[in-house]
Formats: sequence, C-alpha cells, structure tokens
Amino acid sequence: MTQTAVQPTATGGQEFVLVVDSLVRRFGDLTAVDGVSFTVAPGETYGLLGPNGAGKTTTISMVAGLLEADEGSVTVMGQQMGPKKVAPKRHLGLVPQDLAIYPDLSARENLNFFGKLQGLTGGELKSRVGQVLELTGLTDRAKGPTKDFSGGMKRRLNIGIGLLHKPTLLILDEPTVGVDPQSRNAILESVEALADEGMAVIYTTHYMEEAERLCDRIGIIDSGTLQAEGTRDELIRLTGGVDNIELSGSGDTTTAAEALLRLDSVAQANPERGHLQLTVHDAPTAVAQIVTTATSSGMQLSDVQISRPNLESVFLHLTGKALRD
Ligand SMILES: Nc1ncnc2c1ncn2[C@@H]1O[C@H](COP(=O)(O)OP(=O)(O)OP(=O)(O)O)[C@@H](O)[C@H]1O
Repeated sequence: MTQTAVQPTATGGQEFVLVVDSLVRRFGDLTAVDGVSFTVAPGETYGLLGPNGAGKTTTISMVAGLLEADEGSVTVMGQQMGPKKVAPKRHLGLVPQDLAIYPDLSARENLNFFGKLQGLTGGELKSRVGQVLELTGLTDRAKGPTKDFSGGMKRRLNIGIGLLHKPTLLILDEPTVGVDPQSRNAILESVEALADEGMAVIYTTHYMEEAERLCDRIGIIDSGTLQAEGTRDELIRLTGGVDNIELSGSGDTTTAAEALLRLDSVAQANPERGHLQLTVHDAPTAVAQIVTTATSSGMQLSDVQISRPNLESVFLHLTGKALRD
C-alpha cells in the first residue's frame, strides 16, 4: 500500500506496460517530482490524483519522454524511455492538457493529417479515422472547421489524435478540465471503452469522482510524492474505514447515545440537541439496528443521513488538506 521502489522484472518489465522507478525532477530549488514509482499493467487504468501543482504533469512528461528525469527511470514495454528515445514512444499515445489541433481544418482533416504523421496510409488510415470519429462521438461533426467546436468537442478530437496509432499505453492529462458535462461524460465513456478493449491508461485528474469511476488503481500525489496507492477500497481503508451517521429528531439524545454505544457497530456517539452524530463501522449494515435502538431509547427520528469516506477523505487524512483548494 505504501510507496515502495518498483524493480523492473527479469523480463525487462514487459509484464507491465510501464514501470516508473524512483523518478525525481527539479526546477531550480523546487523538487517537482520527488521519488515517484508506480507500474501499469496491460488493460489497467491507473489514476494520478492530486491537486494543482502536485507534480502530475511533470511526472507524465517524463513518462512520455518529453522531459529528462534528474534521477530514476521509466520503462515502456521493456524499453528505457527518454527524450532521445524513439522506439518506446511508438507504444504511447499522449493527450496533453493543451489542445494541438488545426482550427481551420475539420475533425476528419485533422485526423487524416495526424494519422499520416504517425505513418498511417490508404485504407488503414481511412478506417482508423472512421473508428476514432465514432469512439469520440464526432462522426456527425466530422466536416466543418474545428474552430466552431465547443471546448469539449475539441478536447475529444485531441484524444482521438492520441489514439490513431492504437497505442499500448494512453496517457491523458486532465482531459476533462473546462469541458461541458455532456463532453465530459463522452470522454469518460470513451476511456472506459478503451480500457475494456485492453488498453493501459494513465489518467491524471484532480476530480476524485473521475478517479473513482475510471481507475483500477489510484496513486494519490501531493508535493511531488506519491502519498499512497491502491484500489479505491484499499485507499479508503487507510482512513480507518469508518462511516458517519447523523440522526435528527426530537427526544432524549443523551440516553439514545448511551444505548447506541453498547452496539458493536457504534464507535462514537456525540449527542446534541435535536441531533446525534455517530461514527460507525459498515453503516449500510448497521443502520437498521441503529434506528431501532435510537427509537426504543427515546428519540423520535425525522431524518437519518449516512456519509461514507471517499477519496477526498483519504487525501485529507494523508495530507491534512482538501483535494480542491
Ligand atoms: N518548467 C517548469 N519550470 C519551473 N517550475 C515548474 C515547471 N513545470 C512545473 N513546475 C512546477 O512544478 C510543480 C508541479 O507542477 P505540475 O504541472 O507537474 O503539477 P500538476 O499536478 O500537473 O498541476 P496542474 O493540475 O496544475 O497541472 C509546480 O509547483 C509547478 O509550478
């Protein structure tokens, strides 16, 4: 669960699409990335979740071979990555935060242009462009200059360009920042479809809902360091795994609190006038017994609210600050 250096395997790392080992990158006095290690397996979606300035873009710039690492290494399909390396870059599709499309060309013309740059020709190019237009939901808008597109449509096309050559590993850097809800959903659905087809994906975001929905494993990054990594459930267990239940209503909350504390599921009970705050284990299972006990010990309930920990709680627990400042 906690961060450990990942050793490339005897097979040259090929059981993983990507092995990132102890990466460090400094800008002057600032250490933007400070010993980050993680792996991504075939078909896995790995989320890098952290606030602005955490070091996500710097990390993936080194993963994509755009930026030299000061220390550490990146191995893609068993090949060492770096700014001067060509072979490992063929496995990657990088979708940067900044748009790289020609505004006077249509979506199809942009895809044809970038497809040719990537070495696609003839029937293969035509069929890939058609598939990518479909996947990004732009088939109906394939004609007409892209300068007329919404921000979300431009971003979908940007993703499409990264997919043309069928990369083994797709890297998406905050692909939903500033897009409308409809495009956001279309982007998330496309990523799910690609992962279902077996593509490995790195997805950076500061939206915890996106990480929760898409990612098989999540690395929580702050101040250039991976604070923890694991599945959503593994990360949530780091918070102690306790849930909160708030009972509202009239009656004797102090007596109800005493009775509730005798239940195995209730760890803490704080009575206030008209409210009772409970810290409990496994709220969905425990709630029925809690309601019965509170009612039979003198509370008349008007409302019951359950809140469970999420990745925001994990981030708060690990760093003492909110994910979205
Ligand atoms: N070329 C650079 N020169 C100097 N400092 C840089 C450079 N690139 C990044 N930084 C600094 O490194 C730190 C990490 O930045 P980075 O862009 O990797 O974070 P991020 O998690 O991707 O944030 P965001 O969500 O805002 O994109 C920040 O403090 C940033 O200001």
